Amino acid sequence: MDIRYSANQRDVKRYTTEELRDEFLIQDLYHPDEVVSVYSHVDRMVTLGCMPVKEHVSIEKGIDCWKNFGTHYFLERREIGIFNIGGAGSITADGVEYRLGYKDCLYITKGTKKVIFASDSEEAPAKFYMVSAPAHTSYETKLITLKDAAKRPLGDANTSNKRVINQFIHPDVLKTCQLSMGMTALEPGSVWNSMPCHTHERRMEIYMYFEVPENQVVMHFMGEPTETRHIVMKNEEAVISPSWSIHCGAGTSNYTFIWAMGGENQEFDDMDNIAPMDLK
Ligand SMILES: O=C[C@H](O)[C@@H](O)CC(=O)C(=O)O
Ligand SMILES: [Zn+2]
Repeated sequence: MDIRYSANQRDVKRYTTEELRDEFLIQDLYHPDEVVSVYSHVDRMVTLGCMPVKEHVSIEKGIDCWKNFGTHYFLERREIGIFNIGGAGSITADGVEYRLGYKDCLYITKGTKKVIFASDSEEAPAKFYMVSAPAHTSYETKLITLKDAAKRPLGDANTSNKRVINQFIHPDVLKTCQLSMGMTALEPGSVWNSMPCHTHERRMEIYMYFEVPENQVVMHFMGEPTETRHIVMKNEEAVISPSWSIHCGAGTSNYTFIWAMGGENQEFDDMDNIAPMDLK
């Protein structure tokens, strides 16, 4: 498992491009019939990708649970949110099958012993994008579709940030221990996400950009508000944002992204907003 030990804001000021990317950027999430996982010591969040093609793939494939988590199975002391960003597929959680189309989301509760991924067709495999957080109790495993998500339209075409925040794993939709997740879609012609930007000292966040058209990129911004840095990101790459860091981006086209948060609280609006003029 790729393990990232957390970096602090003082040292990050001196990071080269390569060091920034090694620390925060997550690439190559999808290999046929494999589970790719990155363990971050920032709030102990695990980011995973799985693209089942020919096989029914267990979430534990290639993961030594005892070595990495000191538990007997992946979700013994964890919860997980899973989005499908590929073709139609299924997730079987302790014998119950959930069917996930494009942009459907499944929350699986702590205590679920067996999680199996499968695609409906080899030609258009499902691509599961997942974030898992430590959990202390069990809630309900639940399938959430885009229409079930709480909608928050935001921004304006004049500031190139017209977008809809879809809150899937959110206290208004279902109960979880600490995980919140959602999907933000930029309108054509809008390129800026989370601008005006913010930090939230009480929570960390992970962004995964997708629907980035071919040959286009997203310039993702991070760092303390007065020490910003950027990471050039390609389609289906993720980035870890520690609590002290802003997280926003400007694409060379519009795009969609999935965000995941964990930490002290689940108050979505508990943000420290930063005016553009105060950034450096
Ligand atoms: O804390 C909240 C997260 O950063 C995202 O939900 C913000 C976002 O999707 C956006 O403004 O476009
Ligand atoms: Zn945020």
